[in-house]
Amino acid sequence: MLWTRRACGGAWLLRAARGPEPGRSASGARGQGWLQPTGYDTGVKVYNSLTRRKDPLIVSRADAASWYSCGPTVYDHAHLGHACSYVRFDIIRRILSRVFGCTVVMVMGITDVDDKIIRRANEMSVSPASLARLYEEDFKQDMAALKVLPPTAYLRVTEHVPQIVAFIERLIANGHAYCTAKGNVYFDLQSRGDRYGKLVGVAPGPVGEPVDSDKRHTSDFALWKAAKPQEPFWGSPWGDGRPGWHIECSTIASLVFGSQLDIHSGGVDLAFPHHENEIAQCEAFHQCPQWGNYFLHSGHLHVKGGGEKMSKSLKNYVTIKDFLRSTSPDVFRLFCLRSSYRSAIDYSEGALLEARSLLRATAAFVEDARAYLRGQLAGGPIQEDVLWERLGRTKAAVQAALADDFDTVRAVDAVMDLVHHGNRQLKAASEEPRGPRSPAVLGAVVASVEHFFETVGVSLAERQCVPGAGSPAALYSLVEELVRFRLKVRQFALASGEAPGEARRQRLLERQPLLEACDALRRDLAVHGISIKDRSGSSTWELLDPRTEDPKPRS
Ligand SMILES: Nc1ncnc2c1ncn2[C@@H]1O[C@H](COP(=O)(O)OP(=O)(O)OP(=O)(O)O)[C@@H](O)[C@H]1O
Ligand SMILES: [Zn+2]
Repeated sequence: MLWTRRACGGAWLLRAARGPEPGRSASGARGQGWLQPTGYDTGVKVYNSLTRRKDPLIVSRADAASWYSCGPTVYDHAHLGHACSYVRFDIIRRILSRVFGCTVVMVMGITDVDDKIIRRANEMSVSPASLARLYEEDFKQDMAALKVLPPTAYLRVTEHVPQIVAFIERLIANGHAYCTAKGNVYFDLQSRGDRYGKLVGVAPGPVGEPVDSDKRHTSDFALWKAAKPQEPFWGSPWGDGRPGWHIECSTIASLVFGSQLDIHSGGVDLAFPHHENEIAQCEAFHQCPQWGNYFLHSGHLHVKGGGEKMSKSLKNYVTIKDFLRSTSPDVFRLFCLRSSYRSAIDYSEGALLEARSLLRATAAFVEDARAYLRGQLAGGPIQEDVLWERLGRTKAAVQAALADDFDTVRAVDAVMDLVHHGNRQLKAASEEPRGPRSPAVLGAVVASVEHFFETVGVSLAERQCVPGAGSPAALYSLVEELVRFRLKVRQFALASGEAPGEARRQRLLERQPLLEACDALRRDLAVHGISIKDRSGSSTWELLDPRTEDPKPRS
């Protein structure tokens, strides 16, 4: 059953409603009557939490897909769990725009007033506003350090309280909310009937509600909380108070995008009740059958062994800052890429080391292939046809994987296969260093590998430290001179083998200390991130970010 109709000012295709999932209550509205949007078909099939299946991702416009991302509650340093969620969605955003030609307008709400903020501010004897500003800035710095693209706009809750009040007023006017004698306002869940529960499918029960609550029904949730002593508050038609959590995101998203939203994202813990309630609020406010079209949820970062979500309250977290002291953002990103954004992942040293060595292997291949192109790496013929064919197959496999719910695991595997194959060819060629060379195909492989990593935000080139403004270019020339001098010394020492008989042995003995000094210099410079590679007839060097390198020194 498919027919078109107008809703919320746009054209929709109404799909036949699906029955309840086995083991799920039929009381909720989960997945029922999802309306497939019309617009720009990105070519991606995305797992939509609203339908629990992969749906074609169709956004309103290719040049302005609307995406609302729940932002952080800013009361402490962000940890790797947060990093994991935002990096994974950053990867998806980059893929959407760079592979599937879809420009994203992303808005992120910053929760800068909340119980946790107030509690922490009281503990630290600072104002909630200044604490929130401090950690908001801190969060932004962490995201920048992780190379997460900033949203098109951040919107703070505290700067949109009048709009939140207006939103609540309309909900009351539409018969979906009520004010109590205590000055609280609640969303009236009963007013939604069986339309509540699109995401999770089960209406919330009375568990854990305080007996002295002034709600009509235990499942109703707060839109406006009456002011308590020592807490920040704003004036409203219902008295002084502050907004509830869910209403913030509904208001901010609606302010920017109106009654239709293409994509909504957050960690899986936000699906219920947060996103479920956002949907109820927005659809009641806009009086439309479907506000958000696609809900994307990222899996949690767990602490290995315990199976627990990394979280501040469980005190089992590693802050982003601490982590980045010893590991590069590229390694972390590759760690994220090697699992589906939807699945839970364990934070473990082993998995990070694997990501680190894959990155290192890729970079080493790119380096060697470049040296081959420059003629610094001896190499004979390459099986060009095989490599061209592999390259074409890899590109197609990457595209297909990314179109299948952003399957980065398959895409990375395909690229790594190409790297391994390219490496094997390079090695085989260097064992037989005569004959025609094949720089074009190896150049194409390098460009393609670099392009893939660049697309998903892993920059192989940034392993190389770019000199900062204060770092004199002369330092580079100096290292260049030093490496050239070392090469001369090394070649002089090695040339001793050409002398005849006893004289040769004598010379070798005499010059051995020179070779040792060259090796020692290579090791010593490695400590400073300067990596020298001795190749036949030449030496190359690069300045590496030590956080990407193996923790144990390479020989
Ligand atoms: N361990 C984790 N793994 C993946 N995502 C996480 C994890 N912890 C939080 N997130 C996600 O980070 C985003 C911001 O979360 P928020 O600021 O609400 O933190 P939080 O859930 O209160 O963190 P905590 O549980 O540590 O207090 C949300 O999308 C949330 O789902
Ligand atoms: Zn939210």
